[in-house]
Amino acid sequence: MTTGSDLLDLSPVIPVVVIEDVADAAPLAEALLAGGIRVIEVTLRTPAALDAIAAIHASVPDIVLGAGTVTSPEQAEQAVSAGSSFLVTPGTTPDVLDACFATGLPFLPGAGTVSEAMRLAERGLTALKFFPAEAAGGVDYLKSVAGPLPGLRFCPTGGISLATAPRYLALPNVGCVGGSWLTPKNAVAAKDFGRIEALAKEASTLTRD
Ligand SMILES: O=C(O)C(=O)C[C@H](O)[C@H](O)COP(=O)(O)O
Repeated sequence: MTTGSDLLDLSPVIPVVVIEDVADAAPLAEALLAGGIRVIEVTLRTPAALDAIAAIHASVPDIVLGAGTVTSPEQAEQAVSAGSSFLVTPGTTPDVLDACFATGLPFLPGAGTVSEAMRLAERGLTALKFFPAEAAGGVDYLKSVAGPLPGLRFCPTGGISLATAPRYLALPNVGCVGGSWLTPKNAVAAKDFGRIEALAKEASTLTRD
């Protein structure tokens, strides 16, 4: 896996995960893998996130491990040091973009408008996170941009569920979707990894057109 475009082809869904307790990190990643999802995006939203990435890196080597919610150059560097093999940003600033390029890792930069997507395409980036997908226009928006931006593919994220994912995955300019529905907050808090495995199993049966 060397490019952002490769990231879009790993799985129909990239699970977006919030980890509060580092002890949950490895079992959660194992549950996703057992359910057939071989990628995980750990959001850098909690104090435990970097340790969680390090724990998954150390004990679940078969999952493709990334960091999400990268909003500063420092976070990009820290995520790489912790063991991430890809990065995802919710939106893109010039400094964050430079830092992501400097890591040498594949990344999905966030874009929510046509102008943002065009600026990223100018930098040679053709695989983008579309965030916040539902709030920013959803399936209709992505259909509309396919004409003027034919070279771009997206990972829409934000407000997507098992029920709505197929409508996104049917679009030719969508490679995969992102979502937190595979790892609900209450299931993680209850350490209900069986439920997470079951949700991953359902998600892994989604197909791309
Ligand atoms: O943290 C980030 O970097 C984000 O961009 C936000 C996440 O992608 C969404 O919170 C996931 O969306 P939900 O599936 O609606 O929960």
